[in-house]
Amino acid sequence: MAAAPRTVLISGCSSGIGLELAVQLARDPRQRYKVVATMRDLGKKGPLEAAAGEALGQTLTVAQLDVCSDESVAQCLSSIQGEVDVLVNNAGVGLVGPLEGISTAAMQNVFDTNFFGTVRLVKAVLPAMKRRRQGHIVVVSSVMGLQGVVFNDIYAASKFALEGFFESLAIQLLQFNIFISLVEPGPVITEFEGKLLAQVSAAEFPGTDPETLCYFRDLYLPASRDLFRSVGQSPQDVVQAIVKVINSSRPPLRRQPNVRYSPLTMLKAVHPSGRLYVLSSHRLLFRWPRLLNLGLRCLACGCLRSQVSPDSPHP
Ligand SMILES: NC(=O)C1=CN([C@@H]2O[C@H](COP(=O)(O)OP(=O)(O)OC[C@H]3O[C@@H](n4cnc5c(N)ncnc54)[C@H](OP(=O)(O)O)[C@@H]3O)[C@@H](O)[C@H]2O)C=CC1
Ligand SMILES: CC1=C(/C=C/C(C)=C/C=C/C(C)=C/C=O)C(C)(C)CCC1
Repeated sequence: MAAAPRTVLISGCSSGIGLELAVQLARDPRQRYKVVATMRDLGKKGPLEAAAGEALGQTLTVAQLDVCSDESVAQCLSSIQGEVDVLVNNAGVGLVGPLEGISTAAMQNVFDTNFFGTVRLVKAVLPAMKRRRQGHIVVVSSVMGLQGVVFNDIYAASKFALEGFFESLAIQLLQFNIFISLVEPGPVITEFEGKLLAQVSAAEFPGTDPETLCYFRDLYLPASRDLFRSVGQSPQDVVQAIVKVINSSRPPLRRQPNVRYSPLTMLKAVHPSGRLYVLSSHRLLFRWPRLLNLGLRCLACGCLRSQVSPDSPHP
């Protein structure tokens, strides 16, 4: 007899990875999932519903959920029939630019969404998962949860915070048969990059000195654009990795879906002092832009691909 479908709650399904994941799970030919696809603004549900097609109302329901609001989280969870088996914390926002020109309110918004939004949702589902001694919490983290990237100080800090939080929680939760999986994508071609560029073009970064502004606009932004073009993944690629994690009998604590990006994360992994990664990032961006360009082309063609697979199982 086929197992009962698992209820999967996903945050941030109005676009990108969340939308793609909700649709793929809901359209599973074996109907293994009941998807609760959530978003903070239901006015944006059109693309999700169109992509879901016949799954809408069958294996997929759409619900309002703002991860920054206790009331919204409580209301959403109370509207769900049955229990959440798998929680996917996907909702997130980016922030890029010179630190001196970014307001504290903008920084707090990133932490409220990426970190406290996730913590809020986890706190709300945890009691039922513990009672049932069953559950899986998946988190869309980032390569920036593993290593800092110039001019992404606050965003990277929010993802590092998630990594520390969930690595700590994973130990306790094993005792309750609840698994944690941090999925760490590199650049993904979604609305994420466009939203960042829109933020940047509207921002003046007051209080930032001209030299720093020039590094940001003339060195970082073109390098970042080239990186998205050379090793950017489709949301479908990331979703494939998430689905694999969800279906694993021993879910991994960490999974990096982008092997073409892994030479960059290896720079930190092979030299725990951090010196190799910081120095080479600095040299590539500030001193050897031509080498950076060549390196990105090599990453794109796969000739620098690391043979090390970060896809190892839980302890
Ligand atoms: N794209 C990339 O290069 C990478 C992205 N990531 C991570 O992937 C995740 C998904 O991003 P991606 O699909 O790329 O980008 P999108 O911008 O397409 O999707 C982000 C989603 O998060 C939602 N969201 C933002 N704030 C809230 C909130 N307060 N409550 C509920 N939902 C919210 C957005 O909703 P709304 O439409 O209302 O704003 C949107 O649905 C994020 O956590 C991001 O950090 C990780 C690595 C790389
Ligand atoms: C590492 C690195 C760079 C940029 C990396 C970027 C821009 C990564 C973006 C990752 C994203 C978008 C993650 C989202 O969560 C530079 C500046 C090219 C210099 C060389 C080293």
